[in-house]
Amino acid sequence: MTEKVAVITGSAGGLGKGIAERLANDGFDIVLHDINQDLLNETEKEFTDNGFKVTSFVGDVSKREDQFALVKHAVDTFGRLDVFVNNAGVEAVTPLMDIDEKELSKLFSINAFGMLFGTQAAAAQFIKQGGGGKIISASSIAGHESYPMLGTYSATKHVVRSFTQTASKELAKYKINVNAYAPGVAKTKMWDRIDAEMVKQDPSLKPGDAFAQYTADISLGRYEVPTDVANLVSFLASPDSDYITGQTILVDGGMVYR
Ligand SMILES: NC(=O)c1ccc[n+]([C@@H]2O[C@H](COP(=O)([O-])OP(=O)(O)OC[C@H]3O[C@@H](n4cnc5c(N)ncnc54)[C@H](O)[C@@H]3O)[C@@H](O)[C@H]2O)c1
Ligand SMILES: CC(=O)[C@H](C)O
Repeated sequence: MTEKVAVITGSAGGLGKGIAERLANDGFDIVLHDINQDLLNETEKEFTDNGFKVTSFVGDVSKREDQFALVKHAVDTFGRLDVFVNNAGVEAVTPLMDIDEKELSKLFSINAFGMLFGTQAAAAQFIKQGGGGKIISASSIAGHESYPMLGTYSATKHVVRSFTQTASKELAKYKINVNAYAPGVAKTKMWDRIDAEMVKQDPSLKPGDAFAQYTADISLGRYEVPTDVANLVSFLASPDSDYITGQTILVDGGMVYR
């Protein structure tokens, strides 16, 4: 097989790192990317020590020029691009009545604009190469159903689902598949922060309670781990998903039923 190249944004830690590990094991050359340079350096070293073909790039997904520079770095390093994963995202925990311009601007810039800019940068390269490609983005259960205290975050994850549909329709003629993954509740730094913030906002909660409440009714009886998400992304990055486009696929152990 000719070597294939995958870019994963926000892959210094959390779900992005799990996705990058899985795609590396699937045989992809990997472009790690994050805004956190120190963590990115550590993760790149780990990948190199594991014998993976890897490079890394520091950038901010909310900056359009950074996303195009990221794709250029991938192509300059490995010669081509096959898969682009819009994984980076941030959260906010705020009662609806307290949501302000600063929060809206930050979350929409990173989660929504960032996903669009990554999609544009990847699609431009795929069109230039002429052989199609796969764009895969992080939505959430919150992109199918909105949650209290997570209003801005949920709105941005609905945007991911919307742009996924539009992009899939516009880019199909170039053989570009555009899909999204919608995880449930995974124990990453993001949920550590959500739990801490929910505890701050509700004095009746103690640390761990919000996470416990959110995970209590998962049908499959456990919280999510990065490999659960990576298994789906691996499939969406593979030829087995060539006839799937425009979908935002739930991978939540049975939380939201659509
Ligand atoms: N953890 C969950 O339960 C869960 C559930 C559903 C969806 N998601 C989504 O999955 C994705 C990954 O979540 P996670 O839990 O691994 O989060 P995380 O906070 O653990 O990791 C996110 C990574 O993205 C990086 N990042 C943040 N802002 C960035 C920016 N502007 N540019 C580049 N990199 C940036 C961070 O430095 C970090 O390394 C996010 O889009 C999140 O919304 C997570
Ligand atoms: C963080 C996230 O997307 C869900 C709500 O767990």
